[in-house]
Amino acid sequence: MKKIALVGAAGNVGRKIVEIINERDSFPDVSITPIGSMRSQGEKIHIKGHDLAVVHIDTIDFSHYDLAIFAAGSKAAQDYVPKATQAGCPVVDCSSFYRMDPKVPLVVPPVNLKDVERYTEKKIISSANCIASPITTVLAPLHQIAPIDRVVLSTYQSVSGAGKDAMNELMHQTKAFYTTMPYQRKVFPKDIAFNVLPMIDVVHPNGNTGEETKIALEIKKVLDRNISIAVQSVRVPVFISHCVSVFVEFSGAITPDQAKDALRLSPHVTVIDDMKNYYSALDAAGEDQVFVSRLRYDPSVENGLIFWTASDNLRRGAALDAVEIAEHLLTKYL
Ligand SMILES: NC(=O)C1=CN([C@@H]2O[C@H](COP(=O)(O)OP(=O)(O)OC[C@H]3O[C@@H](n4cnc5c(N)ncnc54)[C@H](OP(=O)(O)O)[C@@H]3O)[C@@H](O)[C@H]2O)C=CC1
Ligand SMILES: N[C@@H](CC(=O)OP(=O)(O)O)C(=O)O
Repeated sequence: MKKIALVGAAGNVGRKIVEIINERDSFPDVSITPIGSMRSQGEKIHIKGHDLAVVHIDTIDFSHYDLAIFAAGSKAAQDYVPKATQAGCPVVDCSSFYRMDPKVPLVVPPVNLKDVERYTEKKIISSANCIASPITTVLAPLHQIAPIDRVVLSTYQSVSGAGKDAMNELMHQTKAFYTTMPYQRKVFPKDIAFNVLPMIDVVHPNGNTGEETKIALEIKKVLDRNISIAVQSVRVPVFISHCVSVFVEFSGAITPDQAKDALRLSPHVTVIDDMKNYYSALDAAGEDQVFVSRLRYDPSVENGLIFWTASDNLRRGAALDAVEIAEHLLTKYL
């Protein structure tokens, strides 16, 4: 029986990984160890019919595992992924820490699952950011029928993207607003309840944030380095699902109907035809698809389209990507 170490099992993405494994009955002959820090040590996680206690990472000998999935953030990835790989255990990492390393494949399963085969170089595979993954998923079929020159993205990112503490902050701040209970901000620099924050992550000297920079670089790495990309990332008071306004300029003519037909061929995308209807953040929550609506011509450029996407950020671009990569790696290579 193969063994998987799941690091960050009690976090937002870790719990979603477990939910998806239970739903899909992934890894039938595999045992899974939930792993965390001191904070979640001993917490029970229900995996494949058993309540398993979270084990402290410092007690783990990775040489006893066939695969590790890390959903624990960049710091834990920096500190512990090398311990796993040096012990011979390949890693699927959900953090941004290794994504731009040329020796690490950055995999968005609907687009470049075959790149998993390159895991041998460093024994690490990175999964992509929760905007980069769904946007690459919808751009890839379009890029095949009409090469893309430029993309402009305005994101509407839910608080679950910032982890479970951020979800608690939105919930408690919302309650405090109505009850006049005092509430101390911990995660976001300004109130997130009833507000919209046009900055996610640290700001670089060029004015772009870390989040905006990651999104652009990751889409280029997976899809095509020649595409020009501009991003504005915004945090909104929504618990789950990230939405994006997408403006795409193509090198040649493409009609909205051609674009919709190309997207319909993807099993990972759902497109709506009715121009009076749309998909909201809540419509996408709990779903595996990337939902596309309001697809139309951009009247301001020669070959442009505008559309709206909604996707569950804890699934596509996080837990679902990690599970699909792990399934592929285990069945084909381990
Ligand atoms: N949320 C999203 O939309 C997306 C998230 N990701 C990535 O997924 C990862 C997890 O994010 P998310 O689940 O939202 O974050 P959370 O804060 O909700 O969870 C993080 C988890 O990691 C564990 N952890 C942190 N540090 C350590 C450590 N040193 N050793 C062991 N366990 C540790 C925590 O355990 P404990 O509770 O014990 O502290 C916690 O269970 C991040 O790398 C993030 O970048 C990627 C794409 C999208
Ligand atoms: N930063 C994203 C979520 C995330 O964790 O992204 P990354 O894996 O690229 O750090 C958000 O806040 O919505």
